[in-house]
Amino acid sequence: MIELFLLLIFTLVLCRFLQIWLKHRFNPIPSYPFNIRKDKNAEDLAKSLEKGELPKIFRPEFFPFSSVLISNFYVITDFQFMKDAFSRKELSNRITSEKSKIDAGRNNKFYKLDKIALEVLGPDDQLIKNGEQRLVGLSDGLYDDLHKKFRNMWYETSKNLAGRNKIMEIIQTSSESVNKMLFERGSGEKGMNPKSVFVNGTMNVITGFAFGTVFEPNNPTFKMLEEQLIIIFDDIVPILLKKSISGKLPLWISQSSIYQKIWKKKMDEHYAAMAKIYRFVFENVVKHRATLDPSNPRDYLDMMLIEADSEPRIGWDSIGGTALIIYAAASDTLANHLTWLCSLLSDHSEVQERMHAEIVSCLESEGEIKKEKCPFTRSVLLENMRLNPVADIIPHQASEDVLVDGLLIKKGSTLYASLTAMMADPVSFPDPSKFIPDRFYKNGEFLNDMRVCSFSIGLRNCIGKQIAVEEYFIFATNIIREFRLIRTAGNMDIAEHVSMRMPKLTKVRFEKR
Ligand code: HEM
Repeated sequence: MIELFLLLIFTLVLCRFLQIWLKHRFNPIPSYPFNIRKDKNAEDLAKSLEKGELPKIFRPEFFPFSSVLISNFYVITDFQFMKDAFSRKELSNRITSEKSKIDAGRNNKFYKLDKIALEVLGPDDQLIKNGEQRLVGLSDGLYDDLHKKFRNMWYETSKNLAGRNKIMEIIQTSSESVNKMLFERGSGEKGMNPKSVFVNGTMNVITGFAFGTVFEPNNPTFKMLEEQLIIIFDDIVPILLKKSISGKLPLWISQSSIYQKIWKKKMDEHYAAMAKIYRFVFENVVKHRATLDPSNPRDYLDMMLIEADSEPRIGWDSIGGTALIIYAAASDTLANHLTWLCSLLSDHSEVQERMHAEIVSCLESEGEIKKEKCPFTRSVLLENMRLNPVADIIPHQASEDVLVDGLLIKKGSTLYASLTAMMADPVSFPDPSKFIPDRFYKNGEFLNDMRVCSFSIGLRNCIGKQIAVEEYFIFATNIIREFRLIRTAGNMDIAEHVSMRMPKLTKVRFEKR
């Protein structure tokens, strides 16, 4: 009897394996190796592109048989495919499921984020009354009416601040402080890695936009934020992985103490950093409420607080999570682009001189640095973004079955687009591994190319794109105008990292002109 029972179990397990294998074997979307480490990933993709053998969409083999185990995770490497896919609302969701929400709720409680909210905001605050919403915010959740509200509030804030010329003022002030720090810390013989200065500058811009404050570089609160963000960034991949896996496992596994213990170390670090950032955000909520004028919102936080008064789906964790993601998205990305730019230009003094001549001539004729008068400089900046991409797409999740380019993407699938592959494609960009400063400069004009898609594309693209483009131009032109960049250490090698493509070691001397 027992033998029969065991035979039955064995047959069932075998049938299940056979079923998975057949599904894998005859899946119309091929599997293909994909290294999670950014340095190796860039190298491998470049080789495959050169040989013309990289599939435009595939199931990644992160490790042997990973595409069998994680069967509905896809990597897109083709620009047109990504454009078609991400113009669909069904493919513009962040990873979200009831199970991942339950896990988020557990973490909020376990790491006492709910207590911090209550302690700082008090029981009568509307955000506390609206309660915990779990994975609802600017960069979380479905592409639905609420997400559109978050995006519209962003555009309204930009319009308001732009109307008062405030954004440019914030960026200019931060740029001046960046140049001051580069001179103080990086004009000596040894030079410096300018990344931390750029993180400081980019964080300042976003603090101005979201909270209406521009900090002095050595402000202790500002330093605390910077330190916590570094921790958040270093842990981002395991955290996203946990979110994704917990959303798929049965609750009795994902909520078990053994499963939680596996992630504990990373979670402890991450949530300790989150708790400090949330406290800063809630203290700002209290300050903002004290002087809030609903007819005249001053910044993004004001906008969200006004909306939350009539929108019960915006709770304390929606505001905390949104602030956190804005900081994370706005600081390291652009800081890395600027670091790559300084590293690249320090190997090309002739390009620096051409940019400098264009900038100075514009200043003499126009009294200020205008984008339309600096076509060569813009070409170099775009070429740096193409050659040295820093981020890929934050994974998107399918909320329905969708056909893209004849391929069925099933409900629940996860899509990740490799911007690194798209911007190294020799069909779009001949000689892709070469730095060609004139690539986007023809007959004295700057020619934009949407295939340089660092900010992604479609309904869920980078909402900070306009701010980032302005910041990138203003920070870069002010640096080139004031300094000669000389390499003192390192090269253009990529660091071992799993979420960001950043320079391994680079030191540049910022010599005052
Ligand atoms: C050069 C700098 C930047 C790069 C390369 C970059 C890139 C990206 C990418 C690739 C995404 C994912 C889009 C997708 O999933 O389809 C994204 C999302 C996002 N970015 Fe940026 N970004 C930059 C700067 C900024 C800045 C300065 C801000 C804020 C001022 C910002 C705010 C955001 C936010 C809030 C999201 C999430 C949007 C959503 O889920 O709807 N980013 N960014």
